[in-house]
Amino acid sequence: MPVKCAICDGSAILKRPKTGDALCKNCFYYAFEEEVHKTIIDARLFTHGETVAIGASGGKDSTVLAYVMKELNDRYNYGLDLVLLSVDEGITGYRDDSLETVKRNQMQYDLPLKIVSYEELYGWTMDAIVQQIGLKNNCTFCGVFRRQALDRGAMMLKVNKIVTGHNADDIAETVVMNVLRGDIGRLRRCTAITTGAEGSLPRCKPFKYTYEKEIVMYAYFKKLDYFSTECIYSPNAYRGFARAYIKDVEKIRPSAIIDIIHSGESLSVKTTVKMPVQGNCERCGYISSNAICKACVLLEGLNRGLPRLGIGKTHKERRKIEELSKEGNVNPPQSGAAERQPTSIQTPVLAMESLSLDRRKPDVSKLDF
Ligand SMILES: Nc1ncnc2c1ncn2[C@@H]1O[C@H](COP(=O)(O)OP(=O)(O)OP(=O)(O)O)[C@@H](O)[C@H]1O
Repeated sequence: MPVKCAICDGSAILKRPKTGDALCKNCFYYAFEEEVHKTIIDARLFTHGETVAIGASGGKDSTVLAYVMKELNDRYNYGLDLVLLSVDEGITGYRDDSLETVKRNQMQYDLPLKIVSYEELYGWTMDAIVQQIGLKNNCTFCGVFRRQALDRGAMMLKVNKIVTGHNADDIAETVVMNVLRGDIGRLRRCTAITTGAEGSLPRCKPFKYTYEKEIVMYAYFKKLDYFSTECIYSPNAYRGFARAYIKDVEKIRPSAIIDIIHSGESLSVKTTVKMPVQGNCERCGYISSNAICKACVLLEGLNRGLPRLGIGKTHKERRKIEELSKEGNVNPPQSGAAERQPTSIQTPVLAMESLSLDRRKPDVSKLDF
């Protein structure tokens, strides 16, 4: 006997991973979109008249985000000017192809698109960086540079906010990773729906409570045009373990993802725990909890032929680069430095993104519908 939709009594065609409800396609779309709308409203993410950059990688999360943001903006008259912002990391055979998807999305959704590249901002592509550092630590470079590149692109566009497609699975993984690392500073911040609000450019995650499986379902049934190949340089094993662990727990406790997020949100940190103090990088002016930001440390290493300079123990690497700076033994600013912001301009740095590098290709065939 055909299963009935729990909302409209029509024929159900899927079982929602988040609630277990059997739904028809249209009721699923409605439930999915309304939950994102509720998240946006409850957290007061936007103000009428703002310009919002959607971090668009061409992948499923940001493609669905762009589609849903446009839909909700029209339906509920948010009054936002939406723009797609892509970072070209310079990964041949991966990002060049996914950017083609973003360019098609630009036409399909009729949104402006801005692309910034590592090459123009830093003088290095990820292909060139991987040649120097190898596969093992390349995600560190990519994550740090991408976070800053998104900020820099957003500043060029003069937007008020950035939204990214980080979903509930990403956030739960980050909570687990931070618990396992004992990284209390990041643990405290990683469940925030908006980060960087204290600076000039807040970042928001409208999919904070949205399950990745449901994003894949939504993209699949809506036949959205997205790019689903895994990054060729993404051996982020640590996140992979957290992900596998959560998937295992989910088998016996389906609410595990939301439970982990709620646990992270409810933690209170002892006042005696030393938290990083946000300031600005002495070199480039971007927000940093150290005298010299991680992006500058990594870039300095690359430009000196010491690519491992920024990898490993933070205090050692910074001491080394501070010594080099004191000696006046510092490289000139890199390409793109001219448009870097003065120290008075604050740019948010989001801890979570640097940990959010390893996305596995979703496999629609394994979904429960
Ligand atoms: N190259 C990029 N350009 C612009 N935004 C990006 C880029 N890479 C990642 N982002 C933003 O950061 C979010 C999380 O990125 P992550 O690398 O974890 O990819 P993901 O979970 O596979 O997301 P997606 O499916 O959108 O690629 C993306 O949803 C997107 O909003």
